[in-house]
Amino acid sequence: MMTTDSQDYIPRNLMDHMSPYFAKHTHHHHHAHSHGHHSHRHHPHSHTLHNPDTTTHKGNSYPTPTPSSCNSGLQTPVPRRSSLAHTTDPLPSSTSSSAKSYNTPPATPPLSLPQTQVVTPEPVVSTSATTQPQTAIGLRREPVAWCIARARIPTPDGSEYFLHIYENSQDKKEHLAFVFGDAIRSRSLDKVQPNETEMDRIKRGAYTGRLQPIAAAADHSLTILPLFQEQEQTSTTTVLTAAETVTATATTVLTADINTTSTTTSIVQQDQKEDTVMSTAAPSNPLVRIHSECFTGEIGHSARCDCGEQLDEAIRRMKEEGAGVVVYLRQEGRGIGLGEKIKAYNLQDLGYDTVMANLLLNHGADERTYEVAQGILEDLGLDQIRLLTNNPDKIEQIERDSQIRVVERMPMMPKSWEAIEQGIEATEFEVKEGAVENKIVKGKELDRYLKVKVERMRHLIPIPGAL
Ligand SMILES: Nc1nc2c(ncn2[C@@H]2O[C@H](COP(=O)(O)OP(=O)(O)OP(=O)(O)O)[C@@H](O)[C@H]2O)c(=O)[nH]1
Repeated sequence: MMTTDSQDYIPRNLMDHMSPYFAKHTHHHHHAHSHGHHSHRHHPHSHTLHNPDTTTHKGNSYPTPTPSSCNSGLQTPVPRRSSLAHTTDPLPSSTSSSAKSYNTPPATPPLSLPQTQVVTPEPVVSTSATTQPQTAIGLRREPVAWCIARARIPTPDGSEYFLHIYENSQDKKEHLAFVFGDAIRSRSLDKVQPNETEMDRIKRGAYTGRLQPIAAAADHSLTILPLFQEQEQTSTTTVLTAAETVTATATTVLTADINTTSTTTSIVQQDQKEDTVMSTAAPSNPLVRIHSECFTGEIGHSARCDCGEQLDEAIRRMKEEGAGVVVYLRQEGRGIGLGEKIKAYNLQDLGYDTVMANLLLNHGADERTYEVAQGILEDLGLDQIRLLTNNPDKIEQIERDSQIRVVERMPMMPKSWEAIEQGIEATEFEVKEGAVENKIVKGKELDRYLKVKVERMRHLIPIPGAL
């Protein structure tokens, strides 16, 4: 333990307030879980503080934010802790088949089934030549993440993507996938659930092509709905044609062994240009961004970080390529949550860097995990990806215990740093679509944040010479 001799940096009255706060959190509840189910895999050093300049925060002996204390941990591994510790419920045993709420893969019961009849699909085993069975190298046997719904999202430039909503076996959050291009399909979504009607599938988004308005909807007529709720338990595998659809669906129950992509085209109208055969082969080496939620950077116009800019840029590039996936993980604040990140910002205003602020709040520097992201990528049939990231830790974690391989890392250079490198003012930098109020995020606080990520979190971008 090292105490600093320059505590006067912080006003005395502030310290009086802060010390008990830090002391109170010395035995933060997350500690209790940190050696739990998953932490041994990802965070062997959870409690080890390697940086000699950092110290614990009992009483008044916490470090003073001097430039040296912020920078001396260059290339020093920083502690991380699993965000799974946030989960209050114990994880289900992998062999458990008890149908319990969010832990049960696709729990989207068909409309007229009794509530107790929850669907528990088997793990998806791909027949695609590009994907080996998951059991081949001792991987998980149960899906970690499954898509419960998907819908088309048109964007202002006329392009569109399909937003996929995922449930998972690890937490209760709705993680997302923005899927660009028609060729990337969710296996769990496409899988036919027992006794579901075509309307059930349409509501889930388990169709190909684009939906078209139907007459009953235009009339504001509700008559269509009872038709879909009424079901007959037949076992015929009726192939619907467009003309028959509306009347036929009332008594049609899709069975689990039909080829979904060829049968559910009734109300669904394929794009004219794709009239013939719809390719379902995933593009090779698609562009992928695994992005963690950042309310302040994405919604709040914050210039403390480049998160919003990174999300916009990832989306822009996928539109450009016509294919790709943004996996959007609800791991706000590198897994510590928005409330804690906001507290960290106050500490950062005192001079602590983004790593130190987390540690002072008794969190790991980065508490995120990527098993859900792995599950989503597996569900989308993507195992060879080009990953948009500067973060080597993300690459290591996404490949760990998985068939997923990052065949290429696509760097994400902050635009304000690109401007600096080009010797131009940030205001002159060519702003591509998506930038908040047509401005790129810039400023001293951003520079400092990005430098810390390079110096203490191993991020792989060059710091401009001018900084
Ligand atoms: N605790 C904390 N979290 C922050 C801060 N600034 C941004 N974040 C969070 O950091 C995360 C950024 O995640 P990503 O966009 O996936 O980026 P990354 O891991 O830095 O790596 P890249 O792939 O290179 O962008 C989000 O969850 C943000 O909410 C901060 O100062 N403190």
